[in-house]
Amino acid sequence: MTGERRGHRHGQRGRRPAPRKQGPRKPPVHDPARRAAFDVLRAVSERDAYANLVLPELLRQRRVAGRDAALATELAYGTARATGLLDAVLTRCVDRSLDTVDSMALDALRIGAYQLLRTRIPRHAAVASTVDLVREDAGSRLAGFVNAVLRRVSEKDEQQWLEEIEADTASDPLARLALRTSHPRWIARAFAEALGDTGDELRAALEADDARPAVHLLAKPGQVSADELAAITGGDVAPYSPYGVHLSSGGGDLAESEVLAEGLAAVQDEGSQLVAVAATAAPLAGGKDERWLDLCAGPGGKTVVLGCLAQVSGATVDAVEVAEHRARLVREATDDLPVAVHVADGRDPGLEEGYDRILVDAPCSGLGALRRRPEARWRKQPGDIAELTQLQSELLASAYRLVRPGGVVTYVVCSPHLAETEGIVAEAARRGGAEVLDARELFPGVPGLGDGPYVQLWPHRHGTDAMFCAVTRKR
Ligand SMILES: C[S@@+](CC[C@H](N)C(=O)[O-])C[C@H]1O[C@@H](n2cnc3c(N)ncnc32)[C@H](O)[C@@H]1O
Repeated sequence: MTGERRGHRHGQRGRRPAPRKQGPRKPPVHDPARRAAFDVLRAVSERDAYANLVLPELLRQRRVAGRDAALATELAYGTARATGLLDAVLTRCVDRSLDTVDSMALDALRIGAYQLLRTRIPRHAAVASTVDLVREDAGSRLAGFVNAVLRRVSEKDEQQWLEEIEADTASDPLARLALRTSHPRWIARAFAEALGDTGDELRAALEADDARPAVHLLAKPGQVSADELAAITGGDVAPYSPYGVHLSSGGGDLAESEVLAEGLAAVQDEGSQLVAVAATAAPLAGGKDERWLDLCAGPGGKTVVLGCLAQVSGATVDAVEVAEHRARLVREATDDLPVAVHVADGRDPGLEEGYDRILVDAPCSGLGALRRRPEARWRKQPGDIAELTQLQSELLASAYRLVRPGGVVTYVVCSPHLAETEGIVAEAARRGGAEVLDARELFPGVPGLGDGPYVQLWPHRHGTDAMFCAVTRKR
């Protein structure tokens, strides 16, 4: 291709006056894939947007489909995930701190470097097409800078760069593994501590965490069976969740899927299904089983599972969510189910005590779902955890005030970080007058659950998000 032709076009563009810098930008038609990927990265940098929300919307609006959509996805998500490696390379190619580089130029350098190091796109095409993007948005001066830096990046391949960077971290195998699997070191360490392993299993966990996840569907209990849903969607019945279906080919255009539109199914990770089902199946000690509480409900994924199962068994669900807009999502997701939604702080929701079951799906770092948010790993900070653990403990304490003796409280976070998991539960249960049950018994047929009593799911073991689940019962 393309390398030659692009170079020619690029040369022509260079003689044009610099385009405007402000106002709504018309997407250029000559390279819709790279334009879309670059605009996604800009939205992430400028507006703290989520790449996985911005990209599909942008592809739809601009009618980018087929191979262009696939390339845009690869470049946007790949670049966002690999930011750590890309910045380590760029640091060696820019003669000043990356912090001082214009934010647009830095995004362009990243997407250019990604193409050079991680794709088979010819070197000239990778550089020229990136320079084109910068010229369109910011004119020739910045384009010249990006061109010069990318030429330096292109002098070595990924392996050679890795060896050079690793020479500086020779005595830190964890840093090297983190670099190769596109994780910040502190997150790799948190995984290692949760797994009790710094070798092959940690590598497998980090690699699985760096791969794009398959789409999982929930066949809403009582409305459609997993077998039926698999037949309708062409997917496979999930290995562990009785209500799960895995879509093989990335899910097709789910927005147009009739089963979703009709409300028979929802997109939901199999791990989320498993923990929600566990919350409804945990053994009570005596008494009725008819008042359930979902203390952190928004946007309502697990509330739907609770609501469907409550409908089947004759129970009702109170769903508490502190954020109004997220409470609205819960309402929309559960409007035909026996669910009452309350906008309130779960630490003191003002509801009558005596619940039989409570699910505390607490706000958390989300380290267990990094696969879904390509840029998230580079945004999170170790300091985020301490703030969250305080809130998690307070929400659990509230649940123990609201549950009846013999009732169960199931604590869930989408994170394997020990401070948010084991570090919370034992102490909160002791203070709340609850015993810790063996949660593994509520995950029948699921292998690799360790020694209990808690359950930690993992992408590399179970193909799910890294959900943590603890089941406790008030004495
Ligand atoms: C991990 S999410 C819950 C996910 C949800 N259970 C689902 O499956 O879709 C945690 C939720 O707790 C909410 N939250 C945060 N602080 C809260 C509080 N003090 N009381 C109640 N909800 C809170 C957040 O707004 C967020 O929607």
